[in-house]
Amino acid sequence: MNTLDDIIGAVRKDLTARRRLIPEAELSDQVAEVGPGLDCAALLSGTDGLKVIAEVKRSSPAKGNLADILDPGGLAAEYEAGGAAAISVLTERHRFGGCLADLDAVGARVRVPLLRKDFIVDPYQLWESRAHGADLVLLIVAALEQPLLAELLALAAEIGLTPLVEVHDETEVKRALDAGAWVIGVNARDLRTLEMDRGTFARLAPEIPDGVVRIAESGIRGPQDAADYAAQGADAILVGESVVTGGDSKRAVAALVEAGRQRGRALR
Ligand SMILES: O=P(O)(O)OC[C@@H](O)[C@@H](O)c1c[nH]c2ccccc12
Repeated sequence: MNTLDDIIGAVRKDLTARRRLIPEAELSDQVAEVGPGLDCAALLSGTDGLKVIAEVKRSSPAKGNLADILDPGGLAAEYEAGGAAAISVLTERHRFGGCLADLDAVGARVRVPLLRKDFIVDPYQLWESRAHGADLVLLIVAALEQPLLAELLALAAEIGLTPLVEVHDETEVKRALDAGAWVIGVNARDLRTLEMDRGTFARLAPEIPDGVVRIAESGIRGPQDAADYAAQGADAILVGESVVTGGDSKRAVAALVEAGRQRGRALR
């Protein structure tokens, strides 16, 4: 069994337990009360400079423990002060050390859009995401059969969530587009093998039509990588490890934003 299957098995178990505590109907009532989230595609477009999505990430299967993060809301506020266009919150528990309470804590502190980063395999998780204040949700193509991908994408849009559809190869790009994706994340890390290939974005970007928001994900070490992705046509980058481990998270985010801005200027 590969890492992705392994993670999803655990996610499904947790999901069964949560569904028993809070039925889906209750969540959909809450969603009706909170209303739709922010419309994120325009906010993440890179036409006025590369956007940075900074992630609250405690650990990962690839790297183990990264940071303790006792105050996720405080960390997110630093990201926002550094110029992050959105905050990603990993809510998966077993491998990433996150939880939905982190999403609540972050939502209480920032105004920028929130991405719920998890392994979404069931409509229940979409209702839950919006009820906890998410504006965006991650849909991982490798984790979903095509009909379910299309169903989740449509439901997300219906309840006011922007789906960020994650791909890792050409076939997955095609599947994302067929399902109707308008925001696509290219993950440099293969979630099955955990191997990193920083050439993935440059290879897949030409397959993603103009008008679709292109996000480069994973393995961004600092300003040079940000500038490179901006030059390759990324609208936004999604960064975890290098902004949680450096000590000064606000500064780390600001340096990425600045690098993306300069590269954008050089191209014009
Ligand atoms: O910590 P990094 O290498 O900067 O990566 C962040 C983010 O891209 C990564 O956390 C990620 C991308 N896709 C995912 C899917 C599930 C869990 C995590 C991820």
